[in-house]
Amino acid sequence: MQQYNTIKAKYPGALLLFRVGDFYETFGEDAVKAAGILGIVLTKRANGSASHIELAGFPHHSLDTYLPKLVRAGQRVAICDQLEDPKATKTIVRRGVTELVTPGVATNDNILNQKSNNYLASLYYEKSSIGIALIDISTGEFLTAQGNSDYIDKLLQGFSPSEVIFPKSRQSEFKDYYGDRYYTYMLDEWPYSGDYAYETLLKHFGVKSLKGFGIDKLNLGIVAAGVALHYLNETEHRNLQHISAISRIEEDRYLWLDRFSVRNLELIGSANENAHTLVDVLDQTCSPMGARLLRRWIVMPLKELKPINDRLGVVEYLISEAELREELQQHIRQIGDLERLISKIGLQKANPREVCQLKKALMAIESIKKLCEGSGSQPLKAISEQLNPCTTICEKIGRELHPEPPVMLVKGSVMNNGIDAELDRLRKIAFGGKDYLIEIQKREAESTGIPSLKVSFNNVFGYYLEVTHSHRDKVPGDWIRKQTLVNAERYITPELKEYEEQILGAEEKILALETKLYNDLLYALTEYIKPIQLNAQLVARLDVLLNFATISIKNYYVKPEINESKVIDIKGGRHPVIEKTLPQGEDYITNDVFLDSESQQIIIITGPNMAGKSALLRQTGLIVLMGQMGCFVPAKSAAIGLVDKIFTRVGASDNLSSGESTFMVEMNETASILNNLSDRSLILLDEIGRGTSTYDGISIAWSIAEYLHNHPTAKAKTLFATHYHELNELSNSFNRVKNFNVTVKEIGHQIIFLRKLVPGGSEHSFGIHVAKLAGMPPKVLSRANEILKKLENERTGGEHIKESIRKVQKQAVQMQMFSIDDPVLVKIRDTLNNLDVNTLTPVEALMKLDEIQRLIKS
Ligand SMILES: Nc1ncnc2c1ncn2[C@@H]1O[C@H](COP(=O)(O)OP(=O)(O)OP(=O)(O)O)[C@@H](O)[C@H]1O
Repeated sequence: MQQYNTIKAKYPGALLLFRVGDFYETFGEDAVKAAGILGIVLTKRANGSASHIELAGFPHHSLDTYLPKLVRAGQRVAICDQLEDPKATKTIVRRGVTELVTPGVATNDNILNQKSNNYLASLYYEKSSIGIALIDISTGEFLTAQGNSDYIDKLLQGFSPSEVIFPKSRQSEFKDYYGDRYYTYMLDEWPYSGDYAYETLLKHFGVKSLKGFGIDKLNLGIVAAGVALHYLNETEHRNLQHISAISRIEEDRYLWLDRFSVRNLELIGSANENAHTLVDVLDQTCSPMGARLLRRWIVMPLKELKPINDRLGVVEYLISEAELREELQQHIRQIGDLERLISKIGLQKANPREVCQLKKALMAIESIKKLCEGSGSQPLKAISEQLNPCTTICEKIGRELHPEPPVMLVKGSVMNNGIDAELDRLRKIAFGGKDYLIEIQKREAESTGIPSLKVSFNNVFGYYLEVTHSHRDKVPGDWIRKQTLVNAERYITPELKEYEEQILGAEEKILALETKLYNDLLYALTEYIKPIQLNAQLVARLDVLLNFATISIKNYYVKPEINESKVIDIKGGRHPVIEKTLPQGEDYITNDVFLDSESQQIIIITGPNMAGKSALLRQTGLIVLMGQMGCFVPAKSAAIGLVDKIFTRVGASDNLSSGESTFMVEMNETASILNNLSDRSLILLDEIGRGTSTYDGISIAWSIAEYLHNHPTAKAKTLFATHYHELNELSNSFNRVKNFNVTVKEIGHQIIFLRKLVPGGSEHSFGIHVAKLAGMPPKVLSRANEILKKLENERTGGEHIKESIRKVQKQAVQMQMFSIDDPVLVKIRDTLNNLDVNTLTPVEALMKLDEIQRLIKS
C-alpha cells in the first residue's frame, strides 16, 4: 500500500489501475468509482491493523474491455504495471505508470471511433487572442493556429476535440464561453512560458527553428502546441516519432463557415441526435482515413479556384472510368486504418497481426500506384508518383513474420523459421522434443510389455508415464511414483525429466528470442513512418475523391461550374439530405435560386409554415459548400461564383431545444455577421427576429436587410426567410431586394404544399393550418380563425405595420440624402481621421469630443 500511495500521489485526479499479479486492482475511492462504472464487485480488504480499504479489480487481459468504459465515463485512467519479472526479485516488485489514458489522449482501438479523429485541443490565451493546437496521437496529426475567440470557437466546432486543456487561470473564461460542452483539463501556469513551449517543440522535432513548418510567426499557437506535447509527456506518452510534423491551419485557404453554419447546416452533427447529417449522405468511403478526411473537407471547403477544379476534374474522370474506380476501391478496402497503424508503430504498440496488416496494406498500395500510373488523369498520376510501396520493408516483413501470426507475442510462432539459427535450434528441441516423447512412450511400452502406457503432461509435476492398475507389477524399479488415481498410477523417470527441462527451457527461450526479433522488426519499421504516413494521406485523398464519384453517380449529382464571378445560379437545386429522407413515393421539389450583387442581392422568402423555406436556405448553402469541397452537387446545373464565407442564423426559437439561443444571443451573433461581411459572403437568415414581439422583430429584420443592402463595399448575397410578409415592402425602396415565396395551393380549408419558389411576396402565414396538421383540438382552431378574421378586419395587423414602415422608409431616404455631403459630417470625419489615437491623451480626447459635439450642435 505504501508503494500504491506513492504512485497514486503522482497522478492526482486520475483513477489508478494497479497491477497485482494477474489483476488490475483499484483501491479506496477509485474502487468505488470503478465498481460503479464497470459493474464489478466492490470488496474490502484489511489495511493495517484497524482499518479496511475498498477494493475492486479485474483480470489484466480484460483491460481492453474495461478501459474504454472508464474513459468514456470521463475518467482519466493511469495504468500502473509491474516493471520487472516478479520471479526475478525477492523484494516487492517494481511498479510504475506506463500510460495515462484520457479522452483526448487515447490509442486504444476500443476507445477510438474509426471514422473520426480523436483530437486533444490545447488553448493559450493572451489578451484578446488565443493560440490553439490540435493533436491526434492516434494518427500523428498536429495542427496549430491562432486568432480571436470566434475563430477558435469555429475551429473547436469543426475539429470537435475529445478533450481541451488550458491554463488554470482561464477556467472561468472558458466555462463562461463553452459551459460543459467539452471535456476539459486544466494545467499549471508554468508550461505556458513561451521559451519552454518553444524549446519543447524544437527538441521534439530535432530542429533549430520552426520556420520549416511555417509556424514561426504564430507565437500563441507555438505555446499551445508546446504545451500539448508537454501534456503527452506528462501522460507517459514518450514514443512520439509518428508525430513528425506540425502544420498551420491556413485560414485563408478555406471557405469560412461560422460556427452556427457548421451546426445549422447539420454538416457532421446535429442538435437532434436522430437527424441525418450531410456526412451521413456523403460518406461511402472505403477506409477510415478516407472517412476522417471527408469530415475535414466538409467543415473546411476550399475557396481557391484551382484546387477546387483539380478535385472536380478527378471526380469527373473517375465517374467516367467505372472499372478503374471499382478496382481502386477494392484495393483501398484492403488497406485498413494505415494511418493509425503506423502511429502504433511509432508508439511501439503494434501487435504482430497489425504488422502483418501493414504488409498487406503496402502490397495494396503497390497495386494502387500501378493503377493510378496507368490512368489517363494527371492528378492521379501525381498521386501515383508519391505513393511509396516501401518494397524493402514489405519484403522484410514477409520474410521474417509468420504469414498468419497470433495477436499476442506470448502465443509464440510469430517469427518465421529460417531467419535466426538459434530460434530454429530451440524450436527443434521444443517441438522435436515432443516427437521424442512419443518415441519414449513406444520404446517403454515395448520393453515393459504395457501396451496402454501413455506419456502425458500436467502443470503439477510435468511429463509423466501413466500405467493402469492392471499392469502395475510390470513397472520397472527405477520409475518414481508420483500419483495414484482410481484406476491408474503416474510415474516419472530421470530421462523424462531431463527432456522436460530442455523442452520447457526452450519454450521460454523461444519466447524471449521471438520478442527480441519482433521488437527489432518493429524498430526497423520506425524508419518508414514518414513515407507510410504520406501513403496514408494520399490513399485518404483518393478514397474521398472516389467516394465523391460514387455518390455523385448514385445520387444524380452534377458537376458544378465554379468561377470567379459574384453570381450564384442554381437550377433545379435539391437538399442532399432531405431528398434522402422523404417518405417513399414523395419526390423532392427542385428549385432555382439566383443571387448576384447587381440586381438580386437579397431575396426575401415568405411562405407558410412548413412550406420549405428553411430547406431552401440550407440547400443553397449546402450546394455551394459541396461544390467548393470538390464534390458534384444535387442540382440540374449550378454556376457558383466563389464564396468566401457562409453565415447562417436561425431565429431564436428554432434553437430553443438545444437550450442555447435566447433573443439576446441571436442579436449578438447577428451583429458578428454584420461586422465580418465581404463581397463574396453568402448569408442565410432564417426567421431572424422572431424571438421577440412582432414590432421588434420586424424592425430588427428590416434594419438588418437594409444594412446588408446599403453596405458600401460588401454586397453580400443573402437569403432571408421570414414570416413577416410586411418585409416584402423592402423591395419597394431597395432595388437589389427581391421578393419570392414558396407556394402553396388553397383548396377550401385545406392547403397543399407545392414547395415551388416563385417571384412575389405572400400574404398569410397559414400558421393556423399548420396547427391543424399538428392535431390541435378543433375548438381551439375555430376560435383562432375567428380572432384572426377580427384582427384582419380591424386592420390593426399587417396594414398598420406596413403604413408605419412606409413612414420609416421615407425618413431613411431623407437621412441618407442629408448625410451624403453634409459639410458638418465632412468636418467631423476629417477631425476623426486626423487623430493619432496612439499618442492621444485622455484629456485631449475629451477636448476633441467636446469639439465634435459643438460642431453638431452648431
Ligand atoms: N422542396 C421540397 N420538396 C419536398 N419536401 C420538402 C421540400 N422542402 C421542404 N420539404 C419538407 O417540408 C418540411 C418543412 O420544410 P421547412 O422546415 O423548410 O419549412 P419552413 O417553411 O422553414 O417552415 P417553418 O416556417 O415552420 O420553419 C421539411 O422537413 C421537408 O420534409
